[in-house]
Amino acid sequence: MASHDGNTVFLSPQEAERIRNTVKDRLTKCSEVAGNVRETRDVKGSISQATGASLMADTGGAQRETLPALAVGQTYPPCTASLQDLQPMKLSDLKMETHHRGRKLTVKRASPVVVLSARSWTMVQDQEGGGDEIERLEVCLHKSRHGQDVLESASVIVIKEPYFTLTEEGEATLRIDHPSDLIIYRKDEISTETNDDVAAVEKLAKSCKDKGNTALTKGDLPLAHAHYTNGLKIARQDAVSSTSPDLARDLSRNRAHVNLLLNQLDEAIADSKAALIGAGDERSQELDSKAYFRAGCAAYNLGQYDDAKHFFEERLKLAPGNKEATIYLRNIEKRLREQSTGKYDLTKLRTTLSRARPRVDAANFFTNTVVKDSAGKGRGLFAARDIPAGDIVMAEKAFCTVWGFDEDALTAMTYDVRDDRIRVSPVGLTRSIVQKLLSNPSQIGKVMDLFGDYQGDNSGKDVFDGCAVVDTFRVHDIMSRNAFGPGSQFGEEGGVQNASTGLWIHAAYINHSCIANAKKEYIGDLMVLRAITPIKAGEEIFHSYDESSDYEARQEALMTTWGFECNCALCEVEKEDSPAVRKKRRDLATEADEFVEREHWSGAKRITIVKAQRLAKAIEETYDAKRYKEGVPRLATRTIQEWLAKASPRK
Ligand SMILES: C[S@@+](CC[C@H](N)C(=O)[O-])C[C@H]1O[C@@H](n2cnc3c(N)ncnc32)[C@H](O)[C@@H]1O
Repeated sequence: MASHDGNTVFLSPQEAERIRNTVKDRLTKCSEVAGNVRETRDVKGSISQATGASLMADTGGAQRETLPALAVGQTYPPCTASLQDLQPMKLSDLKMETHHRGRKLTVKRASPVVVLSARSWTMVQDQEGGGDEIERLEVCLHKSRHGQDVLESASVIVIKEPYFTLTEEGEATLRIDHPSDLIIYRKDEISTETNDDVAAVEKLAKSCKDKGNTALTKGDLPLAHAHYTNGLKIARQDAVSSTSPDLARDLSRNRAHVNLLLNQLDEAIADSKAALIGAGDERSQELDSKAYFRAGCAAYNLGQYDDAKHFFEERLKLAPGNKEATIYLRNIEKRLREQSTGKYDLTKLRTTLSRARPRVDAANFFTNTVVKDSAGKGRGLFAARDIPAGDIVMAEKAFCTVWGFDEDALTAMTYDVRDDRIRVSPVGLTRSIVQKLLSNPSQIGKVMDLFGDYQGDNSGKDVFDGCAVVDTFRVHDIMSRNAFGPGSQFGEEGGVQNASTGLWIHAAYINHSCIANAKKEYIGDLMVLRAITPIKAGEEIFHSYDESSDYEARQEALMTTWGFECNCALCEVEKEDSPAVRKKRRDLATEADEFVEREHWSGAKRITIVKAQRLAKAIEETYDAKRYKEGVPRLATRTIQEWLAKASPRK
């Protein structure tokens, strides 16, 4: 197991080798068995194996991982076929190391679930007539949805285009990487049988609504959603919708409420609109005003302030003087102002923050900037007008953040088979982004447009057969090249394992330069980027991805985390320094760091200040003035100069 300290994870060469070998051995075994017939498992033995492992996991036994190791880079696309176009198969049809394209497997859970930090697994049997066969099913990373373990909550499981492979220990397993490949049905969910008797069908839809309401009262939101969805499928059939149109509207209105609570905002808006009656009687107006309110809240949470304004205005028309709508409309005016002017009350925003409320209520401000191609760097962000130093270049609320103290936080050692590198990855962020996209398919395109090494099949479609499909591997790669850390704002403990991370989509277009013209700060999940030099219209905006003053350390970080070699003016000059000069500078910079840590600037004695001045001079002297011209920063002097500026401000 890796140990960690501060921002570094120490992996002994043996541990790194072990991780590499485990992954490589698995790949070799997989290729050896590819296409082989599956070996039958002993039913009783398999169930008792899973039961034992589940007990061990529950009691925090041997299987609990603190920093799990995951292999990445073995990509394959998610299933995009509709369920009815897939041909059924049985466990006995499975072939080793095979993606069963065009097939679907319907199974039921046959054992307790073994819940581990990065995955869950259980034993499954064919749903129909499958008493003799049993197989292992593993869900990697995306093992929970809406706070429930998907395998634990499932009774019947449909696996689209099942992938049958080996675990790292060499055991055969069905493996789910893309959550959209897994469809689960819970025991208490009723099926939508077809029936020609309209009255009977209507009764069925009503019972779905009642069951949904009961589940909602009990706080089981996913079950309430499933019941309303079943009810809607029936109530939207022509025979029912022509005789009882209000049934579908009621179901939609109720589902809109559940969707809002589940943060499924796209569907909350669609449901609210579908619930509108548009009649003039008092009851209809009351119901419509409710629907408009739900649509307004969902649009507001999506940052669609113009739409939200429309929905709340409609609510006010139907319910004049409504307090909630009035407050929302007042807030929308503020958001629209922030969006167009970039003027924020940052002091006030800061006062609203706490661990319990780490996100701010603020709009994005993008109008100063535009995304364009940047020679040799893919795309970049450019100034759309002159921006004076100190002004806000852009401000953006995170698309997704995972705070170090969140339950969703999960850090793993990832070994990427493509570049043979082991990294520490905030895989909890990938998981949260995927969940958010599945819940809000309208956002998929924006995230998938970001830069990532793996491009997937790029079909351009995100919703297939009414279901959102998200390629987990693409999201992982996008997260790796675009995520930033909002710092430890809420007293999070130090260390990479507890680091907070997030994705800011517009800011993700900003390229790196060691001589940056903009600097970011965070207020909760709001990233505020300010110009640190005047930026002319048309100029590219840069911030620094890594601020190490040491050339080698910076290049290594930029290559490992971001996959490029920086050739900004500073790197070009630093590259020419001799190894001896670089070493001397590095040693002096370390001395400066230690000095600053040891000596507080306030009340510093004259002799201490003189020491600092000498240290600053010694670092300065490692820079050749002929080559380090005006405008090329001497990064190693920064720490000590900042100390000196505070300790002797008159100097
Ligand atoms: C956060 S994204 C920036 C936007 C990206 N250029 C795009 O086309 O979407 C980070 C990626 O941009 C590229 N990049 C950023 N700064 C660069 C630089 N100074 N030189 C070369 N590539 C750079 C690298 O591929 C890096 O992994």
